[in-house]
Amino acid sequence: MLPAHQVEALILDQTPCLDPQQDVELLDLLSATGRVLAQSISSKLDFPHWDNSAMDGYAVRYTDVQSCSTDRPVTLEIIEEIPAGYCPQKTVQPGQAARILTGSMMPQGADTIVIQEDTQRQGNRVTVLTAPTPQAFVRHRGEFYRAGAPLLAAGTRLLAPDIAVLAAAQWVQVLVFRRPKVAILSTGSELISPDRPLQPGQIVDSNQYALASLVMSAGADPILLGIVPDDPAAIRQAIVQAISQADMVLSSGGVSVGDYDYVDRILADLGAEIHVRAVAVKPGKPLTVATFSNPQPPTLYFGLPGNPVSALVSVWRFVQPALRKLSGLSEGWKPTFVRGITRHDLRSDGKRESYLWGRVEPGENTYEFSLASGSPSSGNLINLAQTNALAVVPIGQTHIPVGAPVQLLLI
Ligand SMILES: Nc1nc2c(c(=O)[nH]1)N[C@H]1C(S)=C(S)[C@@H](COP(=O)(O)OP(=O)(O)OC[C@H]3O[C@@H](n4cnc5c(N)ncnc54)[C@H](O)[C@@H]3O)O[C@H]1N2
Ligand code: MOO
Ligand SMILES: [Mg+2]
Repeated sequence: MLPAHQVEALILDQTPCLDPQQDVELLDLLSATGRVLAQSISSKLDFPHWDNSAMDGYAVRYTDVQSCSTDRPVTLEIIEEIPAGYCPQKTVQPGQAARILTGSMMPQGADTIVIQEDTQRQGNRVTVLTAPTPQAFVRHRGEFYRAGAPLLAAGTRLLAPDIAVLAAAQWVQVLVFRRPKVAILSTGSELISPDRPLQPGQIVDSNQYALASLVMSAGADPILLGIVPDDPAAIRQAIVQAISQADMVLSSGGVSVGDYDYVDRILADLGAEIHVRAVAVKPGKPLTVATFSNPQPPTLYFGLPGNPVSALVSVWRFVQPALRKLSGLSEGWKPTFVRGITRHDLRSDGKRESYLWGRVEPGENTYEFSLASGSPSSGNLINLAQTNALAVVPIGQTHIPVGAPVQLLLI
């Protein structure tokens, strides 16, 4: 049994990245939301594109108003009104000002904005009552970004702010990585799909749904290969089909030591290199990680434990980082651990790193973790609902008392 951190490193080491030349597609900007950029982006535009006003007020020459005050106000002639979208036609001369609105272009001659709260207006004249600082409230051309500089790097996931940046830079289509394809199969002769009547001894195949849902939330495309009975020939056929279609394969069940746990043997028969068979974590001890090096790049195979909670914990801890790397992200692959405190006693046998599921909420000073109520069994999917974090009890530790610090895996 390997420790979790070693398995995490080994998996990331074995995970290929989608090819930035071949595994790409050109998408309209909105369709690119959530996708990973496959090209680096820059703009021919400066940001701001021209000097403009950050406030509603008057564009003035600083030297005209630098020593004014309520006792010594300065009155200027308003020569033009500059609303947004209008290109100023006149130059502000000494003794003059232009009425200007937020975001509008600065007129020639002016270098400073006086906000309207510091003025009094009478017809086409404005009296300035408070001296501004030099260049106050002027947003200068190129202050935010200079044309030609890098704007967004390849390997970035495009979220709303990035889409806004691309739109502003007039990129209406962008090259993104295609979604990774992840084949999912459930092994187990006891399994039926949720729409079938349940007979004694049968179990609903919830893993297929859980895994597909996680794969989709990670921005990948699940390929649902359904239920495969505990029959070596059927499992072999399903695995062959899976590796021919997908970048990554997730199977659940059949990876422990039982008489019908065939997955490892079949992987070995098919020529896969098996890197991991078990991890010192609870739940999720039986975990098979293998690679098929033909075709190239290698297809990563995860044989997840069948127990529903174990399968999900394995995905959160080990599969999601690999999916992030595979998808073309240039960084941020690793799971997110934060420190918090626990609102409940956390217990473990100390033999494996334990992941206890529950909910984390922001407290006054730190994250606060509460255990899910109900039986904490790896076969109990029911109290996993609404889980958003796993509390970690390290190997060798059997108890983390209420109020004590704890490491939390955010999921
Ligand atoms: N003698 C030992 N027995 C077991 C060990 C061990 O070390 N020695 N490890 C246990 C641990 S830990 C786990 S976890 C499980 C993992 O078993 P498998 O991966 O072989 O999974 P199965 O035996 O096929 O099924 C286990 C359990 O999960 C249910 N299951 C399976 N697939 C699904 C699915 N798609 N949806 C919902 N539920 C599923 C299945 O019905 C079983 O109840 O092994 C322990 N045993
Ligand atoms: O490791 Mo198993 O996943 O404890 O139930
Ligand atoms: Mg088994």
